[in-house]
Amino acid sequence: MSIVLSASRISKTFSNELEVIKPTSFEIEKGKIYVIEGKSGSGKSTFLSMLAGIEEPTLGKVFYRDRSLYDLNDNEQARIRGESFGFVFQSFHLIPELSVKENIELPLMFNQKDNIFKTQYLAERLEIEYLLEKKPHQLSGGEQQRVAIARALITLPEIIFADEPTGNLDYATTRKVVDLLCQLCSDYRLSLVIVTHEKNLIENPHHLYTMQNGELKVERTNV
Ligand SMILES: Nc1ncnc2c1ncn2[C@@H]1O[C@H](COP(=O)(O)OP(=O)(O)OP(=O)(O)O)[C@@H](O)[C@H]1O
Repeated sequence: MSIVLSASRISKTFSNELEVIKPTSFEIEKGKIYVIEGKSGSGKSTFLSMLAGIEEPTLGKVFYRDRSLYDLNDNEQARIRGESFGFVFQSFHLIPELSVKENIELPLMFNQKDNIFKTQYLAERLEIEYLLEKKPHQLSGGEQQRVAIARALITLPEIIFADEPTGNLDYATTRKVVDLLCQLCSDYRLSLVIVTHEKNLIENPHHLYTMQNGELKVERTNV
């Protein structure tokens, strides 16, 4: 079993002193898909952000390949986030002034790895090759999210973190985006962690959890 990232009893308390995430341990294995379902405000985004090197836990540690993520200096943390993690958000976060191609290739500016995807290949896999010269505002929501997925994958990261990636999409588009994302992760043995309020977003993830009031519960394991 190859563990890429592990969290050891991480918890989060904001300044209002409410413990938003109770102490939780978690492991991400290479090539596996993790879904965390939960209602709005249950703590999903906070938990994902702690795993992804964005939000430091109040207590506990996150290890990326045996390196304690938040004990590294800012440059080292940024390098891991830039090269080994990919991010997909509900609201796409594309830069309006840049073309689709430039948006997809943006993470390469901060990347020193050689082993990366070719833009053209990802664009074909995600069925957006005819959009490369367009600007984000000329695209539908589903197209924009497929661009955001290409951008998340371009550095060939080890883990994709997705926060409500289909929250703005209709049912048919959601299915298409999720299926493409899962297929790419499976083909390249990337790990995928998705948080969502949608039940059954992915039919058969390897691990399904629910988040309730900051407590993570195992719902189903299928490995
Ligand atoms: N920076 C912050 N300061 C104080 N409280 C916060 C902060 N960020 C989040 N919270 C609180 O933590 C709780 C969990 O928020 P979080 O965004 O993680 O939930 P969520 O399950 O992702 O919700 P949603 O699905 O609506 O995004 C909420 O009660 C929220 O108000």
